[in-house]
Amino acid sequence: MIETETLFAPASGFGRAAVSVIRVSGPAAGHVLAALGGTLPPPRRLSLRTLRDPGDGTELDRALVAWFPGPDTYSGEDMAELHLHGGTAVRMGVLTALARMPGCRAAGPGAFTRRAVLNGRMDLAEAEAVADLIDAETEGQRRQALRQLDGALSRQVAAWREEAIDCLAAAEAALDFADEGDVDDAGLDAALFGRADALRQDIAKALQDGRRGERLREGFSVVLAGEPNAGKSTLLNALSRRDVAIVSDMPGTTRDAIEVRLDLGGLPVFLVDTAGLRDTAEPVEAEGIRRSRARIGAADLILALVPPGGTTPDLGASAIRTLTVHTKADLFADSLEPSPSGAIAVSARTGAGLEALLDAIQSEAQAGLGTGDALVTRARHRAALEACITHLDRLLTGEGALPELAAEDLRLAVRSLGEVAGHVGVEDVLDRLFSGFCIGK
Ligand SMILES: Nc1nc2c(c(=O)[nH]1)N(C=O)[C@@H](CNc1ccc(C(=O)N[C@@H](CCC(=O)O)C(=O)O)cc1)CN2
Ligand SMILES: Nc1nc2c(ncn2[C@@H]2O[C@H](COP(=O)(O)OP(=O)(O)OP(=O)(O)O)[C@@H](O)[C@H]2O)c(=O)[nH]1
Ligand SMILES: [Mg+2]
Repeated sequence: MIETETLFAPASGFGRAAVSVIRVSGPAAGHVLAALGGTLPPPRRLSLRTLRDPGDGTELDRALVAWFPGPDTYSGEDMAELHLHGGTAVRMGVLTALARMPGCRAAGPGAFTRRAVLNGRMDLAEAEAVADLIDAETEGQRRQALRQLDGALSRQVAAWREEAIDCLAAAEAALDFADEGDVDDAGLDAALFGRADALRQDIAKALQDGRRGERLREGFSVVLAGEPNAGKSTLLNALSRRDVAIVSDMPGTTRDAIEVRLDLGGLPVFLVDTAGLRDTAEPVEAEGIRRSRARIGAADLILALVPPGGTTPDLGASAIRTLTVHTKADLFADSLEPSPSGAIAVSARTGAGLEALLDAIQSEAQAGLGTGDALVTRARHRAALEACITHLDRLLTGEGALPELAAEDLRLAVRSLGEVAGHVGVEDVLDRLFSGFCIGK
């Protein structure tokens, strides 16, 4: 894959900072660096250069620059890095100079990683891991992304694909013998079906993971539900130690669902404050309550808040894990006593019970997200592996059917497995993946 355009982009964000990195990738990267810095520095060593606009010789910055000759680079192309002083004018001056250089173009989101994939430096699953690593907000998410970047998923799927290809080769060999008319392929069939069945079971086992890889990426959602004035917004603020939600003694204060993200022992948890549940004729509040019910229905855990003298919210018939939380415990001296129902009593005012509640949420998140390392981290991987199982199932239930059909089922199984690493359909997935990527990655 030889690209003619040279891409450049800020790699360290757009704000004010001590240092700001601009990356350049493509055939003109070396030329660009020499044109800005006077001479090309030795490969892969940060070197100090005065950068000048090649157009008019204006001094732009005194910067550290690095030269990475391809193909052993992140993108697989010639690359350069400019480590500038992190001000807006410096960055804009250099970006403007780059934009004027022949063959250079500003990179879109994920463009460097896209080239890395197209140049075979990493596969699609590893590129997804780069995106996940950048988005990782907790230790659990980081560990999972690093494992995938290291090829854990890619290697396992490659091994399955090898096995499927071997089975396919055996099926095709049987086909050739069948053409020659001297077949006794019953023995080969049994061996082939045995292998396909073992492969199917292996893949199915990896999929029986409670979706914990996907869930660790998405986060564990905890929805605060209760009647108006139950103390939901106050509790959200207290648990997150931030003043995010408006609190008032007027019932019906909260309308929009408000989310805060927490890191509980390395697990990503987001708390969602919702509008208090009641019958109302007020259309805006009614819309808020409709949204509350939608968030409650999609929750991993519901906190059912009950104020002193209040009632448990009507959550309908729900299979979602629910913890009952008695709020405003400071109003009743004895309400911090452990309640027989296992409910937790808290006071946002005094802070009593908050640690116990956070511990309870963390245990629920741990149970919900499961322990152990998941292989599958996206719905895309799951869909491809499930499709593979479907093709293997067709093969396995069609025992005794024509060898042509067996070979076709195996071909489709191989194809589905190839989707995970991007052997097939890579461009479509790249477009979707990189639309959510950072500029400069
Ligand atoms: N300044 C800077 N920091 C960075 C990056 C970068 O591109 N530039 N990275 C960008 O994401 C990450 C590091 N990842 C990288 C992965 C591979 C190569 C690379 O040049 N690989 C070559 C040579 C490997 C070697 O020196 O042993 C190769 O794989 O052939 C560079 C960075 C995070 N930090
Ligand atoms: N004494 C005491 N008052 C509290 C406590 N938590 C909340 N309140 C008060 O209860 C009232 C309602 O609190 P909010 O947090 O706005 O209640 P809400 O459940 O979000 O109400 P809606 O948004 O209307 O559904 C406010 O006046 C709070 O100050 C608490 O722990 N102790
Ligand atoms: Mg509220």
